[in-house]
Amino acid sequence: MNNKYKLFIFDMDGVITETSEQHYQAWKQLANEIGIEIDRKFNEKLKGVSRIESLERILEYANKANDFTEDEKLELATRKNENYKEMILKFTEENLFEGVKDLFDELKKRNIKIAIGSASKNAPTLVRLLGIENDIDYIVNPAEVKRGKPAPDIFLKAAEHLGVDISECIGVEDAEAGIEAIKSAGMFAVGIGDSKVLNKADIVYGETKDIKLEDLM
Ligand SMILES: O=P(O)(O)OC[C@H]1O[C@@H](O)[C@H](O)[C@@H](O)[C@@H]1O
Ligand SMILES: [Mg+2]
Repeated sequence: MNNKYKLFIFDMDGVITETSEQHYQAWKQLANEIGIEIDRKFNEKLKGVSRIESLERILEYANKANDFTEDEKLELATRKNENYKEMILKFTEENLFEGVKDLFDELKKRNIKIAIGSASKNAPTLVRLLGIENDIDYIVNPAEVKRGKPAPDIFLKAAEHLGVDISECIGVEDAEAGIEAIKSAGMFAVGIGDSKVLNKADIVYGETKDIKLEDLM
């Protein structure tokens, strides 16, 4: 079979596993510690966004952007991450979304490469805990790219590293910022979630397990 696509770049949080609750709880606790209240609606604005940018958004939301030095902000972001790590260290293969392993197997059968294009610096740890290390050809290190999502850098880095042409790449994302990143990279964008929210995606499925390769090839 002649495949149109040679590389799938998957976002991690919300696409292959559910960590948004843990991110939310960790931010909520940190925010509480500095007298800020956040809710789930606001949390939507943090999805796909880097750790330090998430903190900036929380501080801006509470009109406290100028209350902390850069060093203090780093300390707050680190504190949130320690909290978050404690929660995800309990993750096992059971936390992998339904259908992901089958999808990976199908992609491998078709000789299509698999990359993780996550904004998370915890991606290598999660990939190991989820037991999919051997399925992944490359994990983008977000610290090695200039700009986070919605800039295209993370997706472009995966294509460049694996030597695949942009026109042969598919990105899979659950966040608005992520879909924007895939589209600005010039790639085909698969959205996971609500089609009204992810209206810039080329195709949207409710859940990762709903992806049908026949639709895409
Ligand atoms: O703090 P981490 O694990 O490096 O993650 C950075 C970002 O990674 C994204 O995948 C999450 O959707 C964001 O919520 C998170 O802030
Ligand atoms: Mg995500």
